[in-house]
Amino acid sequence: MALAVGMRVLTRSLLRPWVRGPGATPGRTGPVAGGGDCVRCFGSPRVLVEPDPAAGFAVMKMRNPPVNSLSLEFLTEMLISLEKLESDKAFHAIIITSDCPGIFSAGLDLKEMCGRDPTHYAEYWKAVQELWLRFYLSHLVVISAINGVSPAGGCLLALSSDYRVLADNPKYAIGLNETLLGIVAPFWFKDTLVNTVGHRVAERALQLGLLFPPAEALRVGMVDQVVPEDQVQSAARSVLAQWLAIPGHARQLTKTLMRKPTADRLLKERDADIQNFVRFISRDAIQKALRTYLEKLKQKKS
Ligand SMILES: CCCCC/C=C\C/C=C\CC/C=C/CC(=O)SCCNC(=O)CCNC(=O)[C@H](O)C(C)(C)COP(=O)(O)OP(=O)(O)OC[C@H]1O[C@@H](n2cnc3c(N)ncnc32)[C@H](O)[C@@H]1OP(=O)(O)O
Repeated sequence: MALAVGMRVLTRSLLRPWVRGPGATPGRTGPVAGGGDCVRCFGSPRVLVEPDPAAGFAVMKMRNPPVNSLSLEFLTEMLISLEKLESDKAFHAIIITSDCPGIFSAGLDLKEMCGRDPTHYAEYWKAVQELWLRFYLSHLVVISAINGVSPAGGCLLALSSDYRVLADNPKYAIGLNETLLGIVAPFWFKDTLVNTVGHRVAERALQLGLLFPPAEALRVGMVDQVVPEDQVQSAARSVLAQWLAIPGHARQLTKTLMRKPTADRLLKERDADIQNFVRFISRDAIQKALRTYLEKLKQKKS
């Protein structure tokens, strides 16, 4: 309910034409990060959408610095942008990438899961579920251009797309590292990973909280392509052409056929899953583990 209200407010206030570039003003064309001009970018403070309706796709850039952690507001803005693109017949695909150098996404925002009350945890988890369901089942082709590190929820986001291109940089590790934080990846994170890399690789990766560097990620099938860092966006665009050449209805029905059973598992137990999360995350021991982890991240700097 709160999420629905929040989304209505954000839709009204945030989804106006958005033009980027030094000195750019709304309604004008401006330069964009990848070069060229942004004809009609739109979006919200944390999500920049660069549409190319003539080519049938849009680039969705995450920009929630410093690390694109998936806060409630950020999740909500991503959902709204995705819904907007899905409801526009001009778009058949999106490329999701990051605007934060070296970071695709640091995953779920630990501050949303630490020191808050059960109502907040429930609202947050519902938004996490919603984002996954929307991306996982989107009728659009979703390509991840992974231009940075992507642990846990960042990895889940990438795994929810149809194809993953990862920049070849040893720092850009990807994986579900929840156990390293003393927490447990829920069953639908696990199912998404199993569907991608198979049971044995997933079991080992999940128990050990493995974060795979690019070559390893490619070897186990966690990503589909590893390319030099400066070619991530162009590689994602090239592969998109192949996906868009397939008759849309046939591809979409096939995607549904492959993914619906996994999504249905969560859809059938959504409320129970929220209650499980709230119970689990509220435990003193889990709260302590998360505080310690956040503290370690801070200490790493000093
Ligand atoms: C049997 C019962 C089962 C029941 C199960 C039921 C439910 C399941 C329960 C729980 C599941 C919950 C699932 C969670 C999935 C997640 O996504 S958890 C998040 C995991 N993410 C990480 O481990 C990444 C942590 N971050 C990093 O490793 C690094 O920050 C980085 C991404 C590699 C970047 O490094 P860099 O050096 O560039 O930056 P800093 O480390 O200095 O960070 C800058 C700044 O950002 C803060 N920060 C980093 N990550 C997060 C985050 N995920 N959330 C919030 N804040 C983050 C960091 O603390 C720094 O802050 P500052 O010191 O205030 O500047």
